[in-house]
Amino acid sequence: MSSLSLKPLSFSTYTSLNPKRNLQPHCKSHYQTERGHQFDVGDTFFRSESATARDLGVLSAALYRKTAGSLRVLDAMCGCGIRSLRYLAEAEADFVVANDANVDYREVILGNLSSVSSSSRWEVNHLPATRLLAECYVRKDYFDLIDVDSFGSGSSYLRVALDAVKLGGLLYITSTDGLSSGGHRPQQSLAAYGAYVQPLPYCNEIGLRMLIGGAVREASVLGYHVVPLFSYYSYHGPVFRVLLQVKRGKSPSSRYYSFISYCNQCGNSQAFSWNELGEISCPCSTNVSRSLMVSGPLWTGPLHNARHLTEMMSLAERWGWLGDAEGKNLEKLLKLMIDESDPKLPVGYLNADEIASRGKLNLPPLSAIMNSLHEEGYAVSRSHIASSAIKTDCPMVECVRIVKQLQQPAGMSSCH
Ligand SMILES: C[S@@+](CC[C@H](N)C(=O)[O-])C[C@H]1O[C@@H](n2cnc3c(N)ncnc32)[C@H](O)[C@@H]1O
Repeated sequence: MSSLSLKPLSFSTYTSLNPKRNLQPHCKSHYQTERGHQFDVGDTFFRSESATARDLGVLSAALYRKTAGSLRVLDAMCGCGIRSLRYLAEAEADFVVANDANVDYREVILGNLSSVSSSSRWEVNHLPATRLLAECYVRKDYFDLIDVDSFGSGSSYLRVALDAVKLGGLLYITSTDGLSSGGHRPQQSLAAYGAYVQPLPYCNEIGLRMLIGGAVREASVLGYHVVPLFSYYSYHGPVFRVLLQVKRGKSPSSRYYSFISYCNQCGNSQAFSWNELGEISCPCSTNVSRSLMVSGPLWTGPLHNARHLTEMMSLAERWGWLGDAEGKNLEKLLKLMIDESDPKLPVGYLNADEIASRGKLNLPPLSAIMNSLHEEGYAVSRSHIASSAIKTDCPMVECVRIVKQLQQPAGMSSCH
């Protein structure tokens, strides 16, 4: 691999420059531990709340390496280098480029990476991510996994990252742009992701779908298509993250890059293809000019690949990650994501509050509602995004009817 503008220091040069410091070459050291690795965060930007997102990335990277036989990673916004460290130590990456625009982070990153691996397996750079990715593309220096853990919208990195990732490779992209995903800034979401998004009760799922949709659009320009292996929303931030696999050729269908309508009148949501745009209406007879809100285009396909998530779960178990309290949370998250992958489940979720207020009801436990929906033949799961919501193909009106029935004493039929 040809080197970038800033040459990495070898470990011997590094330790000779800092003879007494070993892992603490800069003035302020703040040690953290994650998955058994002790590392220094110094004065870099670091959030321990993002550990789960790092777990998910590392599991996917390790699975990729097992299948592909090798793994080259570009950690485009590495902060203290914790992801690079974990890709090296846990996913057994063959080579990692750790990059952060902030050159003041250099010593912290060097110290952390030196603690887990010989410097022949990594290098550290301090370029703006877009420039680094563009340089990699120009040199035809492609990566198996590109991780872009950005602040704000991740959309400006999509094109260059897609250019620099290998076909079949992975792109792990982040957005912390909660306001435009929430539908409160439709012009901003249009500019960033090409999606006009209006406020919806399941706005955080929309944030993920908008990010995937943006990648679908950019990949299509380059003649590729992308599919999400998992999509992860975390309320710490909030942060939207998706791990995409980049595939050869344009997508054979635009079925999953389409529109969503939400009816304020009855609470029903529907996905519409491009061909159906002229006929958008709601089963409650509301037409588009009144209270039907249309958003898109965005990703309306599955948020995750169930097989990939199941393999991630097995690997986490083999690595002994699922035993402790932290592990229980990861296990719960992966299980929820697997349930959400049911292809029968549509876009969005029904919030418990909305069911209660539309039906003027005190809600029974969600588990009881889910059982009833299941008995009536509907697909149903919890959502990893909202703890008091259910994902189901049951329309809101029907769900309210089922919950009302559930509340009636046995033997009484509903009176309309
Ligand atoms: C969210 S933090 C990364 C945290 C890190 N990935 C982790 O898991 O702890 C974003 C990092 O990107 C760096 N950064 C901001 N803009 C950048 C740019 N245009 N190019 C490269 N790095 C950038 C910041 O210095 C910051 O360390």
